[in-house]
This record gives sequence, C-alpha cells and structure tokens, in this order.
Amino acid sequence: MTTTEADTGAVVGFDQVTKAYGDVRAVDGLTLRLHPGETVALLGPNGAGKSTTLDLLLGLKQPDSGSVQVFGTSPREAIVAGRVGAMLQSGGLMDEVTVAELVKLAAALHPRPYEVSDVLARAGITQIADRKVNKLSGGQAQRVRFALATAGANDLIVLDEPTTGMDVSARQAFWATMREQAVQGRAVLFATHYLEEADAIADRVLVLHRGRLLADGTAAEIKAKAGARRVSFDLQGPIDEASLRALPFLTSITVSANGSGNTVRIQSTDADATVHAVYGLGVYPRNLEVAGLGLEQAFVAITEAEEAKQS
Ligand SMILES: Nc1ncnc2c1ncn2[C@@H]1O[C@H](COP(=O)(O)OP(=O)(O)OP(=O)(O)O)[C@@H](O)[C@H]1O
Repeated sequence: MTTTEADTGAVVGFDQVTKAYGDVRAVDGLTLRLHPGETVALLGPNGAGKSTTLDLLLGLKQPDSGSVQVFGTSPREAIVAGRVGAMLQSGGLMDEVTVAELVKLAAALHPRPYEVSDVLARAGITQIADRKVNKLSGGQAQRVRFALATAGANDLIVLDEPTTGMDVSARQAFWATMREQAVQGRAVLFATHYLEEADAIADRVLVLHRGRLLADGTAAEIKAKAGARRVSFDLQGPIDEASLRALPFLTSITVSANGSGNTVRIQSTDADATVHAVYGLGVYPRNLEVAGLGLEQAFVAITEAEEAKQS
C-alpha cells in the first residue's frame, strides 16, 4: 500500500478508484481527499455514481481497482473502530422493535455512545419512541435513520439523500445537528438532489458525472466554473425576437409576454458584451438585472456541457 495523504490526516482518501457493473463504469478513476471539519455535498444526475461512491467508502462494495482509505485504514476497520456513522437511502430498519429499542441498540454497539434520550431528542423522535418501527411514516423513518447515524460520536458522517421525505422542521433540525458535528471537527459527506441544500450547507461541493469528478470546489467556485451569468430585462411594445436570439454569447434565451410587453431571460457566457449588444439593438431594456447562476443552474450547465462533449 502506498503512503498517501490519507495516512497523514485526511479523513477519506480515494486513489484512482474504479467500480464497474458489467459495461457500466459506476465509478471511473476517482481520486479524492476529504478533511476533518469539512461538510461536503456530493452532487450528480441520476446514475452518476453517488451511491456507489458512498458504498465504496463504507466498505459495502469493493473497488475493481484503486484504493479507498478511511482515516488511513480500510473502511471496515474505521467502521469497527466506531469512527464512521452512515445514513443510507435504502437502510432497512428492523421491523418488530420500537424506535427507542433500536436507538438503544445502536448506542450500545457504538464505542463512544451518546445518551439515548439526547439522540432521540435531537432527531425529534422522543414522542414516537415507543412506536414500532414498521408503523412509521416515511419522514419519521428517515428521522430514525438520522438518530441511528448519530447515536455515537463519529469522526465521519456519511449521508445518502438524508432529507428526502423530511418536512421543513425535520430538515432544519437535521442540518443544525450536522453543523454542530462539523464545528466539532467531524467531516460530513452527503449526497443530495437538493441543490439549494448543498448551496446553503456545504463548504465544498463535488459534482460527479458518469463516475468521474467534474467539479470540486466551494459552491461559489462551482457557479463561477459554469462560466455563465443570467441577464433579464423587460421590453415594452412589439419586439424583434430574431435579433434577440442572435445576441452574442447567449447560451439560452426565453421570451415571455408580460402585461405591457415581454420579459427576456438570457444566460450568457459574457454578460457585459451581451448587455452592450442589447443596447446596440436600439431598444430600451427596463428592470435590467445581471446575476450569477444559482448552484442548480450551474450544475445543469456543467453536466450538460459534459454530455455534449461526450456525445
Ligand atoms: N448493483 C448494480 N448492478 C448493476 N448496475 C448498477 C448497480 N448499482 C448501480 N448500478 C449502475 O451504476 C451506475 C451508478 O449508480 P449509482 O446508484 O451509484 O448512481 P447515483 O448517482 O447514486 O444515482 P441516483 O441519483 O439515481 O441515486 C448507474 O448506471 C446504475 O444503473
């Protein structure tokens, strides 16, 4: 085994990791480091390899090639040492036990357990502690998974689409707890389809596409990488749509009628030049706004550009 940064302080080290199912390369040459105290969002379209990456990280799947280290050891060793907590999408819960019994069991198995009553309270499930696990709603079951993942002090918390099915208050409580964990120096890695959550919560965003890392940076860096900005304005009276569509540096344009004219929404790779050209058309744009892309639009722009490259 080579000596990597994973041996010297990184929480997670992936080196050239590949995992295929038949012809499908679910993870394709992935190299990655996660560090203590980081909250990292793993984004990617359906089938990008997020769950497979988390399964490899947790030792639930073995790589075809490359190495996965967690705290400088194998995933299994790190888990046995109680350093990793996980909340998986498909994590089945035992049927015939109560919520409290299940959380007690998780705490009993953990080398550094928290008080069960605290774990229940943090997950917002004190009221349903005596209920059988198979009688829970989807959101309640998700809260129980959250409790199981936080039944003890872990140094790494891995979450696969953790807030799916949770209501607004459960989500807020969930992320508040995760923030506490990160402040205490723990690393949190979560896969999500909620880009606004990634934008708000993560201090680092990984964009995965066909098993490869397309982007790795802060949400602001990912937005900048998408290299486009939004321009919008209103035009009164009749418009010449063809000349608008011919504006330079457009990557997309929508024109929609409003009360007195039209609202034009543009995505441009050079917003300054596009706006200059709008004035060159001899029109009078009102309510002109130029803004950066949101993380969601940046994500779409980056992954679509990659699709276009590959097709
Ligand atoms: N057990 C399996 N057998 C065959 N193919 C699989 C298996 N698990 C995953 N795949 C394939 O590997 C690729 C990556 O799947 P994975 O579940 O890791 O993606 P994901 O990013 O988590 O997707 P989603 O956002 O839909 O949950 C997909 O093309 C998927 O069909």
